[in-house]
Amino acid sequence: MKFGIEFVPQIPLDELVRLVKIAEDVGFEYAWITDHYNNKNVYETLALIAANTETIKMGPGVTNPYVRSPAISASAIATIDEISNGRATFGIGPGDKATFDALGIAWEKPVSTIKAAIADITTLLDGGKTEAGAALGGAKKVQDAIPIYMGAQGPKMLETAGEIADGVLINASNPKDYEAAMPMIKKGIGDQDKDFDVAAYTATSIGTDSEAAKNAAKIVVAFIAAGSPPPVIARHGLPEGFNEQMGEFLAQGNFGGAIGAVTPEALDAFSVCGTPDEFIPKIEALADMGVTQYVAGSPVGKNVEESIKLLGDVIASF
Ligand SMILES: C[C@H](OP(=O)(O)OC[C@@H](O)[C@@H](O)[C@@H](O)Cn1c2nc(=O)[nH]c(=O)c-2cc2ccc(O)cc21)C(=O)N[C@@H](CCC(=O)N[C@@H](CCC(=O)O)C(=O)O)C(=O)O
Repeated sequence: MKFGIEFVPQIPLDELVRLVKIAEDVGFEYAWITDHYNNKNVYETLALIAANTETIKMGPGVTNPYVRSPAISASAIATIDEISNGRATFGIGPGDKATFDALGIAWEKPVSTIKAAIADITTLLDGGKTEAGAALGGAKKVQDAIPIYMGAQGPKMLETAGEIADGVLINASNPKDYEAAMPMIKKGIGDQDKDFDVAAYTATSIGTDSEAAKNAAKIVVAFIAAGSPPPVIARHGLPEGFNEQMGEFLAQGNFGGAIGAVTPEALDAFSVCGTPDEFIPKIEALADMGVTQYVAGSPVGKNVEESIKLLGDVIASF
């Protein structure tokens, strides 16, 4: 099992880099940085990580093909690969509707848009020219190929990830999600002979106090639930409309209401939380479903530094 960790670049960047270095020291292999226009810039954050770490790989987890053209993304990730001496990885997903509404960007044909973007980014990183005539000059990757991961949850997006990517980052924390996802991923992989990394991009909250760790996960679970399509809500046996209910609370800014409505079943559906001893069987259950990378997603825990070190103990037992 590989281990990754997600950081949302909204804390002071010197603190974020300090935490990434601790994660690197305790055995994490990947640092994934989220990309939302209203947070700090993903690539400047990645550049700081690249310049201040030795072994951990780093990349957007995940960017999207709408806010930057493929050529800008290719140049950015090639530059991160140069700064990190070949440790860049690249995560791209369809983005989320709230972002594009706020930016006045039409969110159209996400599957074909991602396919076209990944094709162009691959061409550019390989030194080629796109149909539109773009070609990279100064920014050149160090690695033979920068691994491309897709952020995906829907059936078509999962199949597309299997078909064209090196891995998938699935915003899901429960074995049922991977049981459902694997057939679509395998359908996309088809008879390709390639390594494929199935990364469980979970909402993680670990601590020595189980209840406190679970409470720290609730607000993140509310956001994930709100962004989950109805089939995912049904899969976990949650009440129909639970996603809309969460969405309404969050849209009103009623975070207390959202947190209060997160049930133990919703916590189990959309997060991995508790003490280190509670974590190991949960990660093993994900591995049994084909997960090959566990990504500790926000909030990681009440005290992030302490939680990263506790996760180091969990990593040591795999
Ligand atoms: C678009 C959506 O795909 P989805 O994979 O479910 O999207 C949900 C999330 O993955 C998506 O919002 C991500 O960008 C969210 N996301 C992040 N989104 C961000 O904006 N920033 C982040 O940092 C971020 C991190 C992240 C990490 C992991 C992860 O799994 C997701 C993450 C969907 O509805 N897909 C369906 C329908 C696809 C569709 O639209 N099909 C149409 C069009 C087909 C075409 O496009 O050609 C059709 O069939 O007609 C499907 O996959 O079946």
